[in-house]
Amino acid sequence: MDTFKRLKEFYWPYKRYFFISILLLLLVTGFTVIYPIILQVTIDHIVLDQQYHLVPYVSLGFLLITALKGVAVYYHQFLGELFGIRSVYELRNALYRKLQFLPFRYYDNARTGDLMSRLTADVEGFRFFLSAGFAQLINLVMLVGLSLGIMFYFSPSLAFLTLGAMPFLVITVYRFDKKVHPAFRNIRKSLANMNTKVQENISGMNTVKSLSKEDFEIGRFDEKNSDYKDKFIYTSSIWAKFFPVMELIGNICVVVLLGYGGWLVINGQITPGVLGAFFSLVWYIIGPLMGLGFIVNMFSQSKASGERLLQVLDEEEDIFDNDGAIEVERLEGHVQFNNVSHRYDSEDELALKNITFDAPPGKTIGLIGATGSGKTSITQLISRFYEPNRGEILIDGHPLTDYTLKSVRHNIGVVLQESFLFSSSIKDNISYGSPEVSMDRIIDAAKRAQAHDFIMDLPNGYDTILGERGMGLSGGQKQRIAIARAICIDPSILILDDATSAVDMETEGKIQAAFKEVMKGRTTFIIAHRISSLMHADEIIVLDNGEIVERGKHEELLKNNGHYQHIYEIQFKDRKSFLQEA
Ligand SMILES: Nc1ncnc2c1ncn2[C@@H]1O[C@H](COP(=O)(O)OP(=O)(O)OP(=O)(O)O)[C@@H](O)[C@H]1O
Repeated sequence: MDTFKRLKEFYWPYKRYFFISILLLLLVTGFTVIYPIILQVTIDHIVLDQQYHLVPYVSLGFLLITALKGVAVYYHQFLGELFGIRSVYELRNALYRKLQFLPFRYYDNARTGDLMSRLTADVEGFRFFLSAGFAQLINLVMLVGLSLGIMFYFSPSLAFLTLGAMPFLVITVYRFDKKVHPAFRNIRKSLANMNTKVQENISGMNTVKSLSKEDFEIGRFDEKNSDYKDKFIYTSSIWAKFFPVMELIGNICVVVLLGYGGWLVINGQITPGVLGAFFSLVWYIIGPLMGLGFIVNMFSQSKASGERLLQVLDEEEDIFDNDGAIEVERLEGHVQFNNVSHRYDSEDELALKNITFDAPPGKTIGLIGATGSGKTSITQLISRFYEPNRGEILIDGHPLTDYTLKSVRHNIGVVLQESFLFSSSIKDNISYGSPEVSMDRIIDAAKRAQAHDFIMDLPNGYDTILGERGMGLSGGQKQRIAIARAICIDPSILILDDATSAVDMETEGKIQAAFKEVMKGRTTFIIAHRISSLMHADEIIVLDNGEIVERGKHEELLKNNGHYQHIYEIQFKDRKSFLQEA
């Protein structure tokens, strides 16, 4: 119950829908148990007493009750659904909001498929119980309780006999539930696995196709699909047994009832009408009990879903605005690292060790080093995606944590090796970081990013809708849209993380020209493997294994006989003449 209590803030504001719906359910149950009473009256007082002139009245009464019951059922169901859907509307928004603010640390280990299924299947599981589960539980208690009450009123001995069948029914339900519950859980797990497989396959379609692994992928999917099919068939076979068994027990109960009840009628201890009413009432007990397994199952599934949702909601947002953090419209862009060390949670080794540098406003810093040497980690600390374990990061002379996250991130433009484009228009992609900018500024940014000409060649120009992940554009074109996006927010700090490594030399030339334009007046960090991308930087920092091993200008570093010179030799051995011309 703790799970439901902790999620109360989402459904309690809508409690009025729930309570009205339950009130109407009381009416529905009341109307339902009136039927057998009408039956008893009809048999005993109209048929046996030959009062046939009462038939129209009873029929009208019966019709009226049916109509009233119909109206009550409608509102009960509608309000129940309203209660569920309104509650999970808030819940879904809260989860999505949480996902936006969870730190990168969380996403390092999260699986997309799993998160997707929490936001969809688990929310739905929880809603289902709110909408129908609670009500069914209450309905069960009321219908069984009222039916038994009427039975005892009519004939205690016959009611006791009916009660005698209950343990068999309950044991069957219990045994069934023990089997079917894990079977359902396995179906859910298998479905989640299959979804993850499909999602991964679509995301990695490039790799699949380029390595001709289509058949291999079809085989792997078939495994998951077969697993789902087998689990489903197994569960269906349990389900298929349940209803006949329950019906058999019910019918045995009815036969015994008929035998003993008939004997009571013959002896004049009960009327034939009472026996008729008992036949209806006994199914009002067996019916809900048959559904008990389903309700218990639904309850435990919904509890499990609620727990999975709480896991996301309870996740710590460890990077947030400190008390009194200042909001700054525009930073100067002076970045300083003082003895900064950083280790990722999942790693034993430090990713950065005692990093110190000073990047004055408007200067360009080049970061170079082998893969895994810590280049990206430095820029991720500047954006405050992670907090360093030791040392101090200052922006414009103040600790990074003195500013609001928005102030910092609004002032940093990032262009990655593979920038993400949304499946919306080019215009919206460019203005994503600053949606309020005018069309003129969007066009200006695109021109400066050398993207305007190719955008105008597209069928709908700036209104062209991109496919998922920017499909339909070349790597270089996507990159230039990402540069335009960075220009649009007019950042004081610019991070270019391996931004030209995925394009050919000609496109690199165009992108470099775009960068020159963007970098003017901004503190820029260029991460690159190619020396040509950062040789003009004001300071080049050479990293190795998380440490700064060399620093200086291109010409100075070439004389050091160290790492940088070594990289240079490898990259430029055959192109020295070309460089001299440049
Ligand atoms: N999110 C993360 N979680 C755990 N470890 C990480 C994470 N990101 C980076 N690392 C580790 O930190 C170290 C530095 O990685 P980083 O990405 O900063 O290197 P890099 O120089 O930018 O590499 P590359 O040139 O390949 O992009 C590596 O050992 C890497 O495995």
